[in-house]
Amino acid sequence: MMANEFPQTLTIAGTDSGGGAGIMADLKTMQACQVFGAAVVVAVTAQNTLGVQDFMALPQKLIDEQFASLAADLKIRACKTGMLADAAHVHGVVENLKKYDFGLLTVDPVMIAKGGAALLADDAVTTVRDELVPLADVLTPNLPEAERLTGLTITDNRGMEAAAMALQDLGAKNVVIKGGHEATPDQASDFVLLVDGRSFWLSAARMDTVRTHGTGDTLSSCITAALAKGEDFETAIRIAKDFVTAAIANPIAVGNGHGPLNHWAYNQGGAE
Ligand SMILES: Nc1ncnc2c1ncn2[C@@H]1O[C@H](COP(=O)(O)OP(=O)(O)OP(=O)(O)O)[C@@H](O)[C@H]1O
Ligand SMILES: Cc1ncc(CO)c(N)n1
Repeated sequence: MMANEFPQTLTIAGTDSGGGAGIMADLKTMQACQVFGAAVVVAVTAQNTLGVQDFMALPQKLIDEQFASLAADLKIRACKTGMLADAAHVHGVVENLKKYDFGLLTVDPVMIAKGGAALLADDAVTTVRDELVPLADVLTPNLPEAERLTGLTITDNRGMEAAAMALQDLGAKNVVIKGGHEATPDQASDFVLLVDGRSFWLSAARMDTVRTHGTGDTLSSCITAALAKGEDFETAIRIAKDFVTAAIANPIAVGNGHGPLNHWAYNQGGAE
């Protein structure tokens, strides 16, 4: 029998019927990064580039069974979480992550979709902070998520650095604060604080585009894929920034709203 050694990754998140975010963006990214992608569906959304029309979280028993199926067969080297819907589902996912070994964990603490729809119940933020964040090998909040998790108000670069330190104090090992929502006109700058205390900024030219649906999902999935291939944390995060920058810079014409990214661009040499 062939060894079960091909790099395998897992996304634990919600689906996006529109194909641009959530599990769909995760699997497309993993495919492009040449790792095998598996998925535990926590919630199903009715969604397109215009917004989220509806969603429903699956019964916990069915989620538990998906985890058990994977644990019984696949050899997952790295996994990520995305949309987890509410406190009970966050808790259920945490229980499964403690029960099984799915390798290095990247937590994308998804709260609100680009169009404004809540993908995580308000009262679940404390469950994410207290139960999930301490398990994170890499935590990738955007600015509003970092503010909600820390209680800090972030108005400048110093604020992002302080939030990253506060998130490490909550138990996350490596922290990437995404500056996509920052009101700087020319740069999209993310702050990275590594587990060994080193830190650096990752900057790319800010592109004037509405085609940014699924940027966060793509970044965290690319980190997950690189970790599964054995890259160290710093390298994985740097690759992911380049991947997402290329994916934004080479748009594809899909939908009429916040369009999806181009998950082929990085491999086609499309830097900027
Ligand atoms: N207009 C842009 N031009 C260049 N880079 C961008 C742009 N918008 C976001 N980014 C980059 O994309 C990555 C994701 O950041 P962002 O803050 O948009 O995540 P997010 O809010 O979690 O995304 P989403 O909720 O759509 O998945 C970061 O590296 C960020 O700097
Ligand atoms: C299912 C899902 N997960 C995450 C996001 C955030 O990009 C979204 N819009 N939809």
